[in-house]
Amino acid sequence: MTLKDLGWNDDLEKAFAPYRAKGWEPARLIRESPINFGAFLGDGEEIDVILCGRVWHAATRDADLPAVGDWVAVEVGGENEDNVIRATLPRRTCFSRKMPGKSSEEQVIGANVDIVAVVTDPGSDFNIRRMERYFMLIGRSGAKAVVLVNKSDAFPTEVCKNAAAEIAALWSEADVHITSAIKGDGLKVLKKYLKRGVTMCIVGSSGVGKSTLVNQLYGDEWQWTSEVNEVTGKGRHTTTSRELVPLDNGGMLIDNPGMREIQMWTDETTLRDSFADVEALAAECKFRDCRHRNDAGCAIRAAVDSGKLDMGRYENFLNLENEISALLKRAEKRQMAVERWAKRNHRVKARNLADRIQLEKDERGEI
Ligand SMILES: Nc1nc2c(ncn2[C@@H]2O[C@H](COP(=O)(O)OP(=O)(O)OP(=O)(O)O)[C@@H](O)[C@H]2O)c(=O)[nH]1
Ligand SMILES: [Zn+2]
Repeated sequence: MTLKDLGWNDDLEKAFAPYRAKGWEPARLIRESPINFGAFLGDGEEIDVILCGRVWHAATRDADLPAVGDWVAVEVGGENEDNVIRATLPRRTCFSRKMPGKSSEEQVIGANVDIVAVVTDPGSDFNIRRMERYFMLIGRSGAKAVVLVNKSDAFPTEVCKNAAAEIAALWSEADVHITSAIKGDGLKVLKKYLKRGVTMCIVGSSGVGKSTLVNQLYGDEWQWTSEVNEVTGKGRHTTTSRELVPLDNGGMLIDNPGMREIQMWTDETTLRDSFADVEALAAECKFRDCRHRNDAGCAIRAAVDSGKLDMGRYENFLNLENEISALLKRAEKRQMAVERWAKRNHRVKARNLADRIQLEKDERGEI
């Protein structure tokens, strides 16, 4: 493996010049663990690296801290010495989401992701609002969106074509393909994108065929499954703890609990958004804590009574919070794994004692 196989390019080389002069080496982060990061050096050697206080301190937000997929400058230690991240290189793209729960903190799921492949099907999973959510996230990240309308073998051609056309009309920059993973043409499509140095991640609802595709990409060596291990927060396929996996025939996949949880999050937002008009009515209720049942001055009830709001839709709205909590409960295992992952990542950043001491000195303005 070479730096180019990992995605190194001229821009990175240019940005790295001052660090090369100091004798540091470029490395790409492939995992975060409770005590350190894992990284690939240019020759493919896998090393453990720790963060220096200065890099930590320079980050004003969590999202600026090194994350899987980032390129960093490492001072490779001698015997018994740590390998230390001395600097991070600018990100080309950054795939991120809000932290689970109410926090507004941004969480980086993968840095320098070139392609986000969204898998859906033309049947029960097809939801244009959810697709819009994915496109919003991908657009913000700077990555290219590739959509697979999968399971084409199980649906009439017309249905597949209509679904693909509707998705393509949402965002002209997205490539939309009709595929059947079990017939093998999904793999063919993904391989076309997975050129040397390209980093991809695959997202989509449960049951659309992601594992089928990823297992085909990995070949026999790996078995990818989205069932998350309670202890490690990883899928069972992880015989190692890598979150960035180089593929035999070129390209890399990033997969971690944050990536898998995107689906749940977009579903919750999709659900809420589908009631935006009812929410708007709620602003006109007489009391701010209106429960929209038999409360006096309720604008929503008034809309139902006057026939402006459909009774069934009103009932669904009242049930929205229940539905969302059911959604979260169904995905509780995943959610727990993701939160553990987020906490673990946070620990990485403050774990090293020397770094914490340096950081405190920095904060006091000492040198
Ligand atoms: N007919 C048909 N079925 C498919 C295709 N791709 C996957 N499946 C089936 O759909 C089911 C779900 O596929 P998975 O690959 O496990 O889906 P997933 O997206 O990984 O789902 P989670 O593991 O729940 O996240 C399996 O029974 C697959 O065999 C396809 O192209 N056509
Ligand atoms: Zn009300």
